[in-house]
Amino acid sequence: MPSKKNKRKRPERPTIHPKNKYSDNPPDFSLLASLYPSLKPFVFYSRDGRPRIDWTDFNSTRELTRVLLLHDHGLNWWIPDGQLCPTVPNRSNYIHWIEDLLSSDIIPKNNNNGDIVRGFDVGTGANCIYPLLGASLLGWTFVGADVTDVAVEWAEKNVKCNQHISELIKIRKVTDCQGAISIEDSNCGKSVNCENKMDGNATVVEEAERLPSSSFDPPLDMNKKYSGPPLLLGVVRDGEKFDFCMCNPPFFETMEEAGLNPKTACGGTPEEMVCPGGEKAFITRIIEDSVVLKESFWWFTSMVGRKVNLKFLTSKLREVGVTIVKTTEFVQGQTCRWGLAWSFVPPVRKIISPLVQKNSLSFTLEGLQRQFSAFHVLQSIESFFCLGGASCKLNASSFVVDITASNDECKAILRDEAKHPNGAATCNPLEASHSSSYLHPSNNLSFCISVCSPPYLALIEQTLINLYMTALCSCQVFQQIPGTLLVKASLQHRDGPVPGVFSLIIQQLEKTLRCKFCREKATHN
Ligand SMILES: C[S@@+](CC[C@H](N)C(=O)[O-])C[C@H]1O[C@@H](n2cnc3c(N)ncnc32)[C@H](O)[C@@H]1O
Repeated sequence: MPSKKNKRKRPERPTIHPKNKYSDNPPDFSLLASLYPSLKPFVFYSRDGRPRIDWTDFNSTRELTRVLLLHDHGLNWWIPDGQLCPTVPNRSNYIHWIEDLLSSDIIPKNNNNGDIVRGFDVGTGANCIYPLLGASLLGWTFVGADVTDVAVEWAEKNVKCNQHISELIKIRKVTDCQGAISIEDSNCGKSVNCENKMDGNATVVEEAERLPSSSFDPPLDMNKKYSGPPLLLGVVRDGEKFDFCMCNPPFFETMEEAGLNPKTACGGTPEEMVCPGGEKAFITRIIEDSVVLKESFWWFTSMVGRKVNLKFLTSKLREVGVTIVKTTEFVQGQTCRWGLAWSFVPPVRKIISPLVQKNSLSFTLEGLQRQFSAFHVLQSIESFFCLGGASCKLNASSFVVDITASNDECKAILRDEAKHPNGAATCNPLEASHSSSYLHPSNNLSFCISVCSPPYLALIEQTLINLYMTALCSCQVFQQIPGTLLVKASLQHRDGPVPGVFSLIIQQLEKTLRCKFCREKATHN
């Protein structure tokens, strides 16, 4: 009988990116073991007949990674004993998240490198997993930087073993000799003796990167400041431009903190797992570097191991004035990691609500001069739209004007305010000067559609160009108290960018009517 504990259902959490190769097809250990005999010894069958992998055995997880990279990505790969062994499905999630960032319209697309995507991997490791996956899955180019000899040596080997993508990846050695920084791109040796184990394979479920017990314990930095070799600044060269950087940082401050996860054996040396100040200090340094290198990268990203650090780092990013921060969650079996991304590129502007959203608008005309009645106002509304070319139908008994205006007519209404007799031209000299500089530089029109900053006017222009459908709206006039009229406008079509244009037109109408009929300012309802 299943225990109570087993019965308890966990809330469903997304575990894998939809573009991930393994999202619909988790690795089939049994099939892989039959295809790759070297994996066979590591696959066993549980009582229910399901094939399993011993996650607590480093050799088993490494062989599985090797086989998955070979079988699913056509990559030859190996790492020496004890080096951090990546899990392929989980590492692929980070790559696909970056892919999403690059294709999103949060910030404009980067055209610096043409169609070539350039990534920078901070701490690529002996496994060189991100450049290998990014290049083979998406054709991206990479600089993979690392500080240890073993990482650089094996990253190079892993690149050289894969001729089809080797041109896309450069490994860069980071050194820091007593403060004097020197950085050299390694010229991957021509003949590399890759272990090409063409058999064996397996699956990956969870990953808690950790280190087998070790006496190494770097001194705890009480100030939590990163004091190690350079990360970006000093490594990225003058004039280099990248679409993104990525990083799976050393998460921990001490090996004790890294601890041992009894459920997995993914290896990891102290150099890979630990740094003074832990990930918080490491990523803080990347953030500081990013301020200086804001022109060199379109997106900066990093993996974060602890939620509490994610909060700290997010507020740090706000302090340094980034324009955008994005986070995501990577669920790795029982373990959660977070993705943190930021940029200094100004975001694409969106039309500001409520201007865009309202389909029904109203305003009051107060302080109406005695000689004017509701009918006069109605006639003025009609002529306001007719002068822009719109067709209008005035119903004097119900005090309604129905208006139909095409895209061009909407443009004309917004632009050709000069045609309106007694229009707002005379109301606001400040607006007049804005108008002449932004809207009609050539024909000396003397006022604008609203008091907007230039970028916002550019958006109006864009909206108008996108306005393909005919706008239908009606305006109704109600007498409130003597000397006060309520003008109500409702838009019949609710789709697309029409509401934004509609509200701009109604704003303009209000101004025109106010100038013509009122002694005092009108107020919005
Ligand atoms: C957690 S491992 C990540 C390895 C690999 N990217 C992965 O995801 O499996 C962190 C890596 O950062 C490297 N590293 C530490 N300090 C560095 C620095 N200042 N510059 C470049 N790499 C560094 C370590 O040597 C190690 O390979």
